[in-house]
Amino acid sequence: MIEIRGLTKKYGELFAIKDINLELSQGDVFGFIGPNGAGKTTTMRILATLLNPTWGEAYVAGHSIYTHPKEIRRIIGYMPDFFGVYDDMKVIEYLEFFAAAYRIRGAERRKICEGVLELVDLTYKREALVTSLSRGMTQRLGLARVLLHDPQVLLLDEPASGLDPRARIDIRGLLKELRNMGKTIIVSSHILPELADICNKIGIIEKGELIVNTDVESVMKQVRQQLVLKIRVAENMEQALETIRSHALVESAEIDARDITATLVPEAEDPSDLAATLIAGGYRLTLLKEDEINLETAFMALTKGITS
Ligand SMILES: Nc1ncnc2c1ncn2[C@@H]1O[C@H](COP(=O)(O)OP(=O)(O)OP(=O)(O)O)[C@@H](O)[C@H]1O
Repeated sequence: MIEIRGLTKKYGELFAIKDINLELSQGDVFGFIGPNGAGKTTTMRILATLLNPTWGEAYVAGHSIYTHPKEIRRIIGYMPDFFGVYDDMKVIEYLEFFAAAYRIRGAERRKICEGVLELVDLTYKREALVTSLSRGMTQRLGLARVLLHDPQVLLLDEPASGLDPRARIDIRGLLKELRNMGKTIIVSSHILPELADICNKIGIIEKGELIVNTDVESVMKQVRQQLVLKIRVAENMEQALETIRSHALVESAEIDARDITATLVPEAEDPSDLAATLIAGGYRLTLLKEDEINLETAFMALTKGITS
């Protein structure tokens, strides 16, 4: 659905992006991660046919950005990181205005506008002025706007930036819904954890270069080669720690607040024998689970020595 080859954009001597290569299939959700100024917006604007590259190729659904920009615009929905809303316009009027720009007419226009409002959960704000919306609501309205013509490909530039945690979760939920609808999505962020659970592919861009471009599982594997467990017992924590440490499956263990964190030996895949040993030892085991991967650490590990 998206193919990028050797894409490069220079501003004078500065490489805004340099030799980017990327292939995405239909239904892929690509998390495009990088700090400010890394080149995310530049890449998206080129794909949206709003900016010409200095050299390189890019195709959306087989259409070249050079020769078929109109066809591309019909099948993409591009949500920039900042977009203006018109004063004195109600939410529904705003959507109808853009639907008209897409030449959607009459009863169909009304039906589509109501449909996207419903999808982004803003039906209750249909008569509100767009300027009265919170940032989170404005972002959802922006998403509604890019969905009006039912695009197959979505280019979303930092849709969750500047939002509070609640609103971020709302946006994530919405992205999951769009993913389930089979859309191909490129979504950028400067934070990896924000995207990891909605994307199947991850790209990390730094100073214009795509330094990591892989699927989410590989990201996780690269970061976590050993199983780490969180274990909690109702009493005798110190004693339990010793039992855990002496188990053949365990490489190291330590007390971490209320829990014991145990790193298993690299070949260990199944911790059930450790659980059985603890129970047989008379400990009341209240928790034993795989430790969640700290994605901030993942990001640092993946980009070690490359990012500044
Ligand atoms: N019109 C321009 N003229 C000169 N330099 C530019 C221009 N647009 C972007 N750049 C530079 O290109 C680089 C990449 O910018 P870009 O906006 O693509 O980054 P980004 O990853 O989207 O960052 P942000 O998260 O801040 O939006 C930056 O160094 C930026 O200063």
